Amino acid sequence: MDLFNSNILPYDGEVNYYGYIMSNEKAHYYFKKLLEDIKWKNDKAIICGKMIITKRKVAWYADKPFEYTYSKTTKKALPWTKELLELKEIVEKHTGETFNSCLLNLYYNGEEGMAWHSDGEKDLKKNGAIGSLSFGADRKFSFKHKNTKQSISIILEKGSLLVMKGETQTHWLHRLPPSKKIITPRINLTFRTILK
Ligand SMILES: O=C(O)CCC(=O)C(=O)O
Ligand SMILES: [Fe+2]
Repeated sequence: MDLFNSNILPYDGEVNYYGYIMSNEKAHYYFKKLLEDIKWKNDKAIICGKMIITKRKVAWYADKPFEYTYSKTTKKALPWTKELLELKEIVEKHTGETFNSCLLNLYYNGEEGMAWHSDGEKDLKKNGAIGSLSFGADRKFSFKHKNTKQSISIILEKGSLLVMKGETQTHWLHRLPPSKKIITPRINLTFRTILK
């Protein structure tokens, strides 16, 4: 477990940014492997009562073929790949937490992002840690407190790990803002614990 990381949130939750936890070469290797091997699909979401197909691609892997409801659509998990299991182990070692599932996002360029939300779905373990690994383009990531509206942003670098835990999802929203300057893809993996 790492001793040197501190909470980037001022109150009401805990978010630790570890920075890069693997070499550039390793991060590049995993980026290519994930791009090729993961069964990427366009995401369906229900937003303001309308079914939309996102440009962003997603995939969902887990210990068992869990069903998981996200943005009001239900998906069934695929079995772990070799690389995902390696990455899960790396994240578990760094955080001292365990995870049984992973949601993956592929953003083709900076026009694609993710709107304000919190990861508080009922299938998720309450206050469970979420370990977020990033590959490819460096992107800004922001938090906004639900009541005070205070916001905090950081850059998620390739090969980096961010962990959200405690009451973070209850009190804070997060998003991946779009950016016209980003013209290369990014892959993000969020390791989670699903109850079932
Ligand atoms: O791409 C990211 O860094 C964030 C993804 C995210 O917030 C999510 O999948 O819930
Ligand atoms: Fe999220």
